[in-house]
Amino acid sequence: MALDKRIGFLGSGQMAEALARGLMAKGIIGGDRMYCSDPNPLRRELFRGWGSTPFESNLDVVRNSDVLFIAVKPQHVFQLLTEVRPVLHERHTIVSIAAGVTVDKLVDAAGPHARVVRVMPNTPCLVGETAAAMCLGGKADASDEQLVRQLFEAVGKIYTVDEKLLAAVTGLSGSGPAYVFMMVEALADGGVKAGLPREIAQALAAQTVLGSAKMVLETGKHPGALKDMVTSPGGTTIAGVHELEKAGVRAAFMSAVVAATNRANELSSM
Ligand SMILES: NC(=O)C1=CN([C@@H]2O[C@H](COP(=O)(O)OP(=O)(O)OC[C@H]3O[C@@H](n4cnc5c(N)ncnc54)[C@H](OP(=O)(O)O)[C@@H]3O)[C@@H](O)[C@H]2O)C=CC1
Ligand SMILES: O=C(O)[C@@H]1CCC=N1
Repeated sequence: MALDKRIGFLGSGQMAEALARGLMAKGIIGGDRMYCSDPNPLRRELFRGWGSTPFESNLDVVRNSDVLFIAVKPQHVFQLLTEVRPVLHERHTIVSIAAGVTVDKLVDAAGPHARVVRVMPNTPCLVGETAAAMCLGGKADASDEQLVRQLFEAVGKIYTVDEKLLAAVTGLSGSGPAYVFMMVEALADGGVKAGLPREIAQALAAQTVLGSAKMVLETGKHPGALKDMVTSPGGTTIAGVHELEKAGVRAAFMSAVVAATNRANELSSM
């Protein structure tokens, strides 16, 4: 169902594009109800191409919007919110997706009356399959939570968590698409090494990740049990699994999530 709100993107980079495209594809918002700003004219023109109105000034985006996505790099958030603070209004729901920027810092910059929701999404919102988590701050209430839930459920799944868990969410699902893309690329390379044409190898690798993820979600079974279903005694799979175990793949994935979580915590303390 289309949303009865105007959406503004402050910062129109990769994540703003993924969100905007995802929301438009689901019919939640038309380009004509979207506004954006970005110092890069190419980014503004991209948004204009969808019928939305780009502004050079962040203030104009705020004046024209009800929901404000703060989609600049973490180090630019404080300055941006301080700049737009004079034109913030109680109608605004401020949705910051910046990694590591705490609710306290957002409220400090936007003012004590600001309705702030901190969200950690990921790029698959582009295809309606984001994995996101949020927490509320400032004067945000259940209606803001409901609004943000409506937006993100249109493009995937969102959970409300304690703010202290958002760093781990960032390390797992915020950054996670990069790990999975690396895995798809590596699986495809393996297929090519084993003789498959690149196009078929990549399609098989991606479909295998998609199907396996769906099995985890739809059966509710433990991933270990699903792995065992694939692994015939003395068969092919256990030969491959043994190589992954020798290479320390599980530990590598765990370390990746923990390293990214630590980096998110570092960003919070900067
Ligand atoms: N990419 C991802 O997968 C995810 C990103 N995030 C978060 O989303 C935010 C954006 O990330 P991402 O889209 O990857 O980054 P990008 O660098 O692609 O986008 C940020 C955009 O904001 C522009 N910008 C810089 N300063 C301002 C300003 N004062 N006013 C308006 N626009 C400005 C930048 O322009 P310029 O480049 O010229 O500086 C750039 O185009 C980050 O805070 C990140 O932590 C969260 C989850 C996932
Ligand atoms: O790499 C980053 O910092 C951002 C946050 C999560 C995904 N991308």
